[in-house]
Amino acid sequence: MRNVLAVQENMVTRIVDLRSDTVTKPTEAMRAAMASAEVDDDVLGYDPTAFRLETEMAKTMGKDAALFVPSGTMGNLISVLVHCDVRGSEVILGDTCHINIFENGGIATIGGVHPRQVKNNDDGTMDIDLIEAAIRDPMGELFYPTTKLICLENTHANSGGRCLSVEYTDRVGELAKKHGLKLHIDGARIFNASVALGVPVDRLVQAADSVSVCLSKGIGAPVGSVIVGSKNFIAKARRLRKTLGGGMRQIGILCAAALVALQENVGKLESDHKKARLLADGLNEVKGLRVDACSVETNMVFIDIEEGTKTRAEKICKYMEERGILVMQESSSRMRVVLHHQISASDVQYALSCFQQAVAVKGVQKEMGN
Ligand SMILES: Cc1ncc(COP(=O)(O)O)c(C=O)c1O
Ligand SMILES: C[C@@H](O)[C@H](N)C(=O)O
Repeated sequence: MRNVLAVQENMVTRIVDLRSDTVTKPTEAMRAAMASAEVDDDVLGYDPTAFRLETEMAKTMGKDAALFVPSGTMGNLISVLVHCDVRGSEVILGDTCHINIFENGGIATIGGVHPRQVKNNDDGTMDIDLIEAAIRDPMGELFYPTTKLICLENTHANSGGRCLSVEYTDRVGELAKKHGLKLHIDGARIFNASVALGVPVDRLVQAADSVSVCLSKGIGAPVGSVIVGSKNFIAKARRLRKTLGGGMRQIGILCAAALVALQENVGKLESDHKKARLLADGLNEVKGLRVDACSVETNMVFIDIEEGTKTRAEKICKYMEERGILVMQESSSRMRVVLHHQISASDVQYALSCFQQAVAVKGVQKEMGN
């Protein structure tokens, strides 16, 4: 994992951090709001600023209640564990979704919940018929875990930030209801999906029983997520948050920044998407690199090194890092960049020129047809 300190050691003054949209720094307005936030003990009662954020988020997402949690990982864990409240429950989820890949298997190790993986398509969806086929037959209860929950992820990070349509989400919701199941959406970047699709966020998640929304991603808050759902769901979630050590005291300091972020940054997401498309189009002009431009729907760009190009992702990432540009390496032949509100159009042009140089370095070009 590249870090800013390593870049600074190279005496690079300009840092363009494209590793993730989690890297944004709080703005001056966020810092001012943090410094002056009205706070109280959120475990013994309600922190007033946390209450304001939770009230605003419940309304925005079209749900009855909301709860601030320290991270998206905890938001997903709590949501799954509230729905799957009996050990040996099973959740149907995508094989490349974040809950399945990047959350340490917490639903199983902590909650005793069995993950039932269904193949994610390139667009982040799971075939509806495969979801239905994965639902356990209650008649087989002697052998099978009990299916309780279906999880979707919108946007889908490992598909490159692809958006799940409202029509698809509604169909999965209908399927869940038909089988007496609940639907959770990992909505770490749900605002990106809403903006890209032009669908109001409350409509996009209407079919879901719960949603985990990251404030710390494209929205640009320094910390935190919010889970939304019914009053009964959130009451159970609040208790589980405490069990997991997520009940924090004067969290208004963090929630104040999130309130500013919601005001300042939702409107900037379309610009993040435009910068991603600009970068993707520019990268496709670089001999040796390839981007599936159709898959760039929001703020993420996966960059593949073309067959025959004599370099590897770690070499390109190192070359970029030496010039102050931080890129996430996904594999020996794949890199990821994520745009956010603290990346400017000139940063995009600078990154493009450095990618061009990285691959144009002598001997790196394809052996044939240089
Ligand atoms: C799709 C998705 N869900 C959940 C998370 C987890 O969020 P956090 O890093 O705040 O735990 C992430 C990562 O940032 C993510 O990309
Ligand atoms: C790396 C992953 O956990 C994080 N959610 C990101 O997209 O940056």
